[in-house]
Amino acid sequence: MISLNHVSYEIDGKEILHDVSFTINSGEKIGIVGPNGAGKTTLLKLIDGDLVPTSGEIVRTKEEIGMLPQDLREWLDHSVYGFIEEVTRVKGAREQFDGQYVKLEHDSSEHTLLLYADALERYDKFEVVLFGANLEKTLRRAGIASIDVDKEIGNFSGGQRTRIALAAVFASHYDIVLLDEPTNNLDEKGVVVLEKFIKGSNAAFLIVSHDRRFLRNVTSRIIEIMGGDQGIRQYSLGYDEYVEARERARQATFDRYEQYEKETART
Ligand SMILES: Nc1ncnc2c1ncn2[C@@H]1O[C@H](COP(=O)(O)OP(=O)(O)OP(=O)(O)O)[C@@H](O)[C@H]1O
Repeated sequence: MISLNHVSYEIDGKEILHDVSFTINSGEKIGIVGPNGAGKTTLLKLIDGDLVPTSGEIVRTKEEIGMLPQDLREWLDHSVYGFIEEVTRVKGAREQFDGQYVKLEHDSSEHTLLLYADALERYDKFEVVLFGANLEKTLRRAGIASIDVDKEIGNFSGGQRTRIALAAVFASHYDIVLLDEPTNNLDEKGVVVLEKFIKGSNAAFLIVSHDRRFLRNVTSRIIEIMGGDQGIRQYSLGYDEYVEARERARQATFDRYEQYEKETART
């Protein structure tokens, strides 16, 4: 579980997110919607810990939270293996474990033992030992079984890169997965495989997307970021019900405005 309590975020004195509060429960599939520039990506970065709220707090328990990139432009000089190993934090977990293991040889204090136990727990959780073997299955699932994982990402076509990004989603062991427009550039078959994966996963997913059909198929709850100082609206509803509820709310606002106009015209 992770809770955002009255989180606001400013850049250069401009409020990007205002007083955002909600909780992500385990296994929930949540869609994040809102106009362009409303702050959806900023919200994911705050939850990921990449950005720090200007005010308010984000309370995390022990869950592993991870954002998996869809745009691989920053990763062109990494091998496919290296990229997936890094963004799924398998590499970090392996290095942490190796470091603590070596330390334990010289220092068996309680503190070092606890750090070792912690590293071992992450090592198991991320299935570090099985990474290589699992990767084969993961690539097959993403439809790129035969690619050379030692080759740098820059050598692959746009379509293949989209599928490499998809493979990273399939390879992750996070408790809460953050995705920003995961269906961009993904073909129909890829979307279907991704939908099936998300629906069958025990992890919680927080997904920013403009893809209505995708949101309709995978999410059970929608959070609408209104932008600027307007905060958010939450709908414990699937996408279709969210659209209907939003329309009803808009109509009610319009009706109230019309009523106000009529009344002021009479006076
Ligand atoms: N580093 C930055 N410096 C200045 N302004 C920024 C920075 N990052 C984001 N912004 C601004 O913050 C606002 C929110 O950006 P964000 O990318 O979170 O929106 P978004 O809802 O994800 O948009 P889109 O749907 O277009 O991807 C935008 O107005 C953007 O221009």
